[in-house]
Amino acid sequence: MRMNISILGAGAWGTALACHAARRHAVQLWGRDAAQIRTLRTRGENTRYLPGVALPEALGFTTELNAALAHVGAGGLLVLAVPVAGLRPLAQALRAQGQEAPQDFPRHVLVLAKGFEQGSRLLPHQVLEQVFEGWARQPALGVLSGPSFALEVARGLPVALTAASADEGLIQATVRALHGGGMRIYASADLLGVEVGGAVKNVLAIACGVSDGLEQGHNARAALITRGLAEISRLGLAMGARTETFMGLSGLGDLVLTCTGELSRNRRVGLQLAAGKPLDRIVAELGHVAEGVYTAQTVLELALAHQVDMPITAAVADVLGGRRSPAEALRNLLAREPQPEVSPLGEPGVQP
Ligand SMILES: NC(=O)C1=CN([C@@H]2O[C@H](COP(=O)(O)OP(=O)(O)OC[C@H]3O[C@@H](n4cnc5c(N)ncnc54)[C@H](O)[C@@H]3O)[C@@H](O)[C@H]2O)C=CC1
Ligand SMILES: O=C(CO)COP(=O)(O)O
Repeated sequence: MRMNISILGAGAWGTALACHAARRHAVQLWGRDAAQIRTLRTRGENTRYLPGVALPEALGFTTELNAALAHVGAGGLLVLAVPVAGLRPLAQALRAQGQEAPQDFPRHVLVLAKGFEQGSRLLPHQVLEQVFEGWARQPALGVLSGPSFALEVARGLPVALTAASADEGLIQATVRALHGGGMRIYASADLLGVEVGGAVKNVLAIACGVSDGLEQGHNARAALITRGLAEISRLGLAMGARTETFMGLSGLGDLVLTCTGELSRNRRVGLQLAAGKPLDRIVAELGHVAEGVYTAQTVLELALAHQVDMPITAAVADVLGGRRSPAEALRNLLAREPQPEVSPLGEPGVQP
């Protein structure tokens, strides 16, 4: 059944998902930059964020939030595709717009951002809960996460994702909107676990980039991925997530993709740090958000607050904060005391 969908955020991921959804639904892509949206409309291509991909002719564009909201109405799907840092201001603007006709505000809001908000240390859905708290028309919230490079999705290549929400109606709306045409949507009720996996894997992808940039070999990369998964799981468990979530698409799946895939922006940051480039130059030249850069320190703070050991995350935070060189951080990791291979997922070789 055809749906009305608005995607807010015309970066790589918002544009890619809009390309996918517009093959079957009426989709509006909203961006805050009028000049950029004009280019999308006239050139039929997102030259800044997703070059080389022809946008579907049926895709609509707007810079007006109220138009994007009106397109969705109460019964469609509203998708937030801005980075974590942009979520709070966007949600506040949505709430302000929604005051005018609360009964028409979208019932289902799906978030795509992966990271923790700096300062508040909140996950994306928690930021939204805070903004919409006390409002008569609180929407049901969900997240979409998993291994998904925007460029591959835009080209229609196969992809499997996890939609997580406590609201069954939201999951059904997401499946209806996105499942099919090469995209598989798996449902999960563990919103927190799905978001923790998506946030922390970006930090670990920076670690893998550093290791590969320093030519430490495939063994080192596999070790970082495996011990990284243990770090994600330990933190998630301490925060109230379910351990099995981390073995799924939004945990192991996205971790492997981002730590090994050449398209990863976070991994690219690590490679360039290893080459000795200063972080501010890397970020300026990247042209896209690399959420791990902004989330690493917050993950470390959460690890301390929950008393969980996250040595790889600490090493990445040290390098990003300029406290250690990449080579020194790696030496420190290797020099740690020997320990049993304990993970919250169970000890290898030991019956749980
Ligand atoms: N690119 C990818 O393959 C995937 C990205 N993600 C996540 O999706 C989120 C967005 O990523 P991308 O689209 O790739 O980033 P991007 O860097 O390609 O584009 C970011 C977009 O957000 C806009 N933006 C930034 N701050 C904003 C604000 N305050 N208000 C409104 N718009 C704002 C920018 O103008 C730009 O259009 C990130 O959290 C990322 O981790 C998730 C899955 C896949
Ligand atoms: O989240 C992603 C793939 O699932 C994108 O990763 P990067 O932000 O590192 O490119």
